[in-house]
Amino acid sequence: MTPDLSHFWPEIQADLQHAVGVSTYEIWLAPLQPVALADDVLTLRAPAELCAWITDRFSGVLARVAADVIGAGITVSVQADVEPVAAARDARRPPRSSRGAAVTDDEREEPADRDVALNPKFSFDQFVIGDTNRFAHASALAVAELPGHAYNPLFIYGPPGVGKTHLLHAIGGYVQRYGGGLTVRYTTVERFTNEFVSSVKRGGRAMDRFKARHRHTDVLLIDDIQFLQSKAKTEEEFFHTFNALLEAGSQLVMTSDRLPGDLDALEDRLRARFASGLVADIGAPDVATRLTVLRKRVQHDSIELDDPGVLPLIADRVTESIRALEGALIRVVAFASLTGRTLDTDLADEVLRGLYRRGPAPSGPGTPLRPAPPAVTIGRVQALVCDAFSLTRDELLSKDRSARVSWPRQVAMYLAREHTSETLPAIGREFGGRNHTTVMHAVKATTKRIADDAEAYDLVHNLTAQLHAPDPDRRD
Ligand SMILES: Nc1ncnc2c1ncn2[C@@H]1O[C@H](COP(=O)(O)OP(=O)(O)OP(=O)(O)O)[C@@H](O)[C@H]1O
Repeated sequence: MTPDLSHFWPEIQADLQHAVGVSTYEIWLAPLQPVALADDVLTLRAPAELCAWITDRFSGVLARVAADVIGAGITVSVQADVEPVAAARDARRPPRSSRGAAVTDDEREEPADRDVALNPKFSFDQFVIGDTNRFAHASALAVAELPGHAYNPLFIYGPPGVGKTHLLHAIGGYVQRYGGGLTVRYTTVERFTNEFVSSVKRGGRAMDRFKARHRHTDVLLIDDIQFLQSKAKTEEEFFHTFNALLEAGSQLVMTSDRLPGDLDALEDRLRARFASGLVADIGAPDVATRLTVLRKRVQHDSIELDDPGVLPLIADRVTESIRALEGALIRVVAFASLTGRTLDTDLADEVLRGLYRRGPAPSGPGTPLRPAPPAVTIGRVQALVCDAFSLTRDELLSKDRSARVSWPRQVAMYLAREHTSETLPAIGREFGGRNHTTVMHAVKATTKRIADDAEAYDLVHNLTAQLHAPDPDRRD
């Protein structure tokens, strides 16, 4: 990445996320990788299967955000990731090293080898502290102030969307700024694995470079460690990297959706190593944190509310994560601006009704009793989908790949992902022991189909409404 591009990219990503909404961004735009910025063209690389869709649907917003961040006159070109970009470039131009010698295959840097930029918006300053994240925040700050000394390794765990990645970036940003030249690398386990596999394939010195890159780092930040499960060779390499770093006095920070002891597929020695430093948890945000996050976001984005009750209503409804909370606010604001309606509690109620589980029952005089919707569980999603498609549960969880069964299965995985707080691996397990990537694929496929096909949209919409329909027999 050119220095300019690495400077602009995090901002472009943040603006895109804001422009299209968090879930759309995560599904379609998060996989984009910046390749080059030259002659007023920003070149991005997208997974081959998403490229046409991204170009069709998101060219406008990509061009607008790029122009806002980099400057007027910038155009955006999205290329399919059919072959490694470095290899494609090098096929056109014979590679030379700086001394003029030909560069061999294993010396060439793959795009996957380059560092992931830290997001400057994920800073300690922007992190709202509450009862459920205070300990994790304090631990992260202590590590950032004294890397390699305070707590090593630091293992942060918690459910999706509660700020684990945010704290990881905050540590990285802090060390880059105040660490007196200490080196920081942020990566995800998925990326670590891809780099490892690609280095093994390239052979020669590529593997040495892979090792050096990870083992000669002062602070290594690794996201989503739960995905390290069941990848024996990568696990082995990770173990050695881990030991080498700790021996050299480097700091290691990891995040996971579960405790080290619950990473079932990992070898005992790795689980024990993960738990050997400090383990800090983050829980679902409490109501005070939720309200503060919303207030900060409204202030930051200069959003004008027509009714002071809107934020408490959103904070009351959306309880499970800050990501969902931010998504709900964006949805409400977008709805008001698209329809030209007043941004008040009636509108917020209408937009959020059926989409989110209700938070803790509001208290106080005059609060009307209303039937609470039953909790959305994977089991309920499966039962509902089986009912709607006249399938048995065994059929739904079977290996049958016919359209009669595979489409309902995708819908069920999509609903489970969108309406429960279960992780991808947990959902995969409940669907006949499938892999998390199968669930990810199902979510993407369903999202695409409901955008294209009105019948599919209506179906998913109706199922969603049924999932969140109040239970008339329950009062709490
Ligand atoms: N305490 C907080 N204060 C302000 N923003 C927060 C806080 N916690 C989370 N966020 C914001 O919520 C969003 C989701 O957070 P983040 O990506 O860190 O979650 P996560 O726990 O890593 O989720 P996942 O496990 O799905 O990766 C981000 O935009 C982040 O900035």
